[in-house]
Amino acid sequence: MKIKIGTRGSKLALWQAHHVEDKLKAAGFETEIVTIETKGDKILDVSIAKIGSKGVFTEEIEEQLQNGTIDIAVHSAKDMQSSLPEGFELIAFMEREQANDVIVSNKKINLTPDSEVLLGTSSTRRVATLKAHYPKVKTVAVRGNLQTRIRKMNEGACDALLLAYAGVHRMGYEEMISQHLPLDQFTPAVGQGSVAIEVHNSLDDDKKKSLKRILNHGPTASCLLAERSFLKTMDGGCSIPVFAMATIQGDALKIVGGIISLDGKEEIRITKTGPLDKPMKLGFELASEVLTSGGKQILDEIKNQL
Ligand SMILES: NCc1[nH]cc(CCC(=O)O)c1CC(=O)O
Repeated sequence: MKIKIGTRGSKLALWQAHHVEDKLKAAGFETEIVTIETKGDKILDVSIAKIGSKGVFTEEIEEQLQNGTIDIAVHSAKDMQSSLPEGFELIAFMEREQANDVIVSNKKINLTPDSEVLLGTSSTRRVATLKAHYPKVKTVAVRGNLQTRIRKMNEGACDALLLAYAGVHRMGYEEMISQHLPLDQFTPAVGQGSVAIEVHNSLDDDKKKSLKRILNHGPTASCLLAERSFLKTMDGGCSIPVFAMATIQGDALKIVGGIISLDGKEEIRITKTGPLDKPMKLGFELASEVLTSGGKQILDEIKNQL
């Protein structure tokens, strides 16, 4: 049986697609990788928050899932909206890498509360978190794939980049990491570090089952279901600085999540634990508690500002 794997064309996306391909080949499948360019890849001079439309990195890929020219799509789980369009689903979440953020630089940069460096990032979550903990740091939006961002940094656009460890690791740039940021300060975006497999519901059920068996990592999936349920209930969209990370503790699921105001001055952060077999309930309860503990006001303020 042949599986056609759709992916964006960036090096990180292709690494992820090849990672999927390796697993499928090892299980005896034939594979083909189909590269698809999305709106988000084409528009590089505008921040994602300003492009505004949902699915800037997924629309063109979902068209091909729907008409069957590809069987599955491979995405960074973090890039996936909490509600997919009708007919699409994520059938597998692959084993998560370390989920933390890192500082990447060609200088030796180690953030302290007095650091006055210029950091490249386009993430509202990272900017707000920097304002909270490193108030003298300045930020500049640096967009594009990892290679482009590193090139811009080397050309002097910034002193360092603030990135997800997972992508840096996958691209083999670990020697450029000058600092690992702690998870309890820079709690990652929902899904950070995991790769998600998307299908359209027209895909053959037997194919779906085998793909899930080969590609899904149960513990990661439990965590991601909790985080994504949290995100969905927060109803924020990708440019809102919400964060959540679930981990498995024995036979329980623990999730830390919340929201931070754009100026970094107010943060709601709550930890909850629940049974492993009810991840979505836990994510929903966390979001409800965050919203009623002041998160709703922060969220409404941000929506007015953006
Ligand atoms: N925002 C883009 C994006 N989507 C996924 C990753 C990294 C890989 C991952 O988290 O799985 C990145 C880059 C980054 O945030 O540094």
